[in-house]
Amino acid sequence: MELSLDGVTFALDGRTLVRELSLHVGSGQVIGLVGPNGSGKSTALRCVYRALRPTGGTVLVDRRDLASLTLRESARALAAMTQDSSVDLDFTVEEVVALGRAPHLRGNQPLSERERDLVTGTMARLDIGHLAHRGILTLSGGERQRVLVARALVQEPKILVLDEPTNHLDIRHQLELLSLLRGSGLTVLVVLHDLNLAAAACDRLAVLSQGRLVASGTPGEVLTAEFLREVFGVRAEVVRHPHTGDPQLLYVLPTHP
Ligand SMILES: Nc1ncnc2c1ncn2[C@@H]1O[C@H](COP(=O)(O)OP(=O)(O)OP(=O)(O)O)[C@@H](O)[C@H]1O
Repeated sequence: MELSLDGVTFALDGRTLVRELSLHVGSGQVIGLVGPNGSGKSTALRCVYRALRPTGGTVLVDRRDLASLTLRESARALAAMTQDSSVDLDFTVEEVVALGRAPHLRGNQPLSERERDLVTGTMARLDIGHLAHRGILTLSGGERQRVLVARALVQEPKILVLDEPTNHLDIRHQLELLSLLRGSGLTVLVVLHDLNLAAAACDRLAVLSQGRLVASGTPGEVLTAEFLREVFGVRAEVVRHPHTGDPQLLYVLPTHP
């Protein structure tokens, strides 16, 4: 399933937070949305998962306007793990993950055996099986983040949008999550801050700055020293990873001569 943003604009109180953003995520592709703080990444994602209604342009799922789908239809197509995803009630981890099935169930219909296996298997993939009966509110930030990803996967969407899904994870779980996304076959739009991980995990990067798309392309095309200086205001050398060939950035502290 393809995801397209066609001229998506979001303005609030006379300020345009996202301006005419067009990008296409092909079926099974992983696209990284990157950019400085406040550049509009989360706002753009909120327009995709319908937390915000764009003030201009459209979000298309397989060329159908997302806004024309019922919420249940769009939740079957698209799942989100976002900065807004929170669980305030003290459900167990297993209960929270099982909530991902809600768009597929009617009323209080219990989970089928296949769905229970899906919940158990997904918890194992996210390394949270041992936490199944713990209260969600007792978890660490990284554990909770993995629960929210599991809930999104249990939804069995075709498209996954994630806003900084790795920001609380230790390095092993960051790498495991990104490789899980790559191997999932899902159409993925993911906001990442770590450009080295983004280069390793994404087919293409889209770069936002001040609400506008300022570059898009393969990590090798986008991540150049000049571009990093212009958009992020940082000094970095770009080298190739000796095993994977991915561009990797070696940063230089601003105070370094
Ligand atoms: N509800 C709101 N009211 C007012 N301003 C907002 C609102 N939501 C976002 N903004 C502003 O819009 C701009 C873009 O915010 P957004 O959260 O989309 O950026 P971001 O690229 O995700 O940033 P970060 O990397 O810091 O998470 C910021 O200047 C932010 O302060």
